[in-house]
Amino acid sequence: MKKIPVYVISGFLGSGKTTVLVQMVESFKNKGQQVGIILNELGDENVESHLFQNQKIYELLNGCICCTIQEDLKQTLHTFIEESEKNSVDVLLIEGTGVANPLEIKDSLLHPQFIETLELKSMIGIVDAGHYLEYQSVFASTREIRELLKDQITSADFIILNKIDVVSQKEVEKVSQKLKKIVKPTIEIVTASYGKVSLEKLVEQRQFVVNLDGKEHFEEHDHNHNHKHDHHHNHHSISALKIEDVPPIKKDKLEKWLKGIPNLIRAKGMIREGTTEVSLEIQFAANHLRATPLSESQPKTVLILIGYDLDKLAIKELYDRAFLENTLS
Ligand SMILES: Nc1nc2c(ncn2[C@@H]2O[C@H](COP(=O)(O)OP(=O)(O)OP(=O)(O)O)[C@@H](O)[C@H]2O)c(=O)[nH]1
Repeated sequence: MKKIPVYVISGFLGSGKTTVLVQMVESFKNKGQQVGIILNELGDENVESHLFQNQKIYELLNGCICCTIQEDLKQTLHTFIEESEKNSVDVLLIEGTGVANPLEIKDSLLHPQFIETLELKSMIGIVDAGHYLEYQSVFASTREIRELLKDQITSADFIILNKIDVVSQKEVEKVSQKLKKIVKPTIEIVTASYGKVSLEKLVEQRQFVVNLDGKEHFEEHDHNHNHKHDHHHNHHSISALKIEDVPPIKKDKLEKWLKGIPNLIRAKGMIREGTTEVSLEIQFAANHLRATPLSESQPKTVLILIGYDLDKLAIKELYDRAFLENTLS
């Protein structure tokens, strides 16, 4: 039986994983290939599913594939495999949460129960060029975040240094040099804006199985056979908070509110700016808010906030002040 090729997309919160995923899906579709997608979200709701209309999506919500729902991932892979026979899926794309340790995803994929059906081709790691240095700084981030970033980078077979449009060439160079110091010399690093990388590069096979002594071994890129034992659960203080029924609010005011939340790294959701029926998709990453009108009005409004040591009470107080008093003024 022909194995289904699998690509894993990893990277820190807001680095551009979904942006790359959407492009990969489009490219495969243009080649007439059927794509299966597994999405993992930290909150209990995926606010980006409208990006993948007409695609078969399997969602793993409320966690991080990495630890709490690794069993769910295996379950999802089973369901995917069962259904793929009738859906004739050609390729599977998996996007982890921004705080997932991709080695845990790899671990599930390489489990004997899937090895005959799925073929892990490449672990694609995405790095935010605009924020890498800040996340590495002992002053501006936490040890957990630095360790997580390192795990994400060192487990990638191919690295996209994304968001180069927001930094100088000099900074891109600096980040590149830093990355080269922690990855193997064979790992290719490409720079990109909005994840624009050719499909050829993205789909290149970078994981290899060779048959030695009748057993399967992973060569070259499986540089951490013991990762199960030294995996630190190093993202415990990163959590997601969901707010539903968000009253209409102006974009500027929302941005100001988000910027004022201590330790917030990422936010996304759907809101209404005014009393119109137009829904806006909200993306807050790198301290910058983007609001995109959606073609179809969504019945609900929701905000997902992701950060470390988020103080619910303080956020509630700020929320009440920003949203409930003079909301549209
Ligand atoms: N300026 C700039 N913005 C980008 C680039 N790539 C992505 N973005 C924007 O950054 C925000 C986050 O991008 P996503 O692709 O959703 O990031 P992600 O890694 O999937 O985010 P999480 O899943 O929440 O961790 C969105 O508003 C994107 O449009 C880029 O190269 N340059």
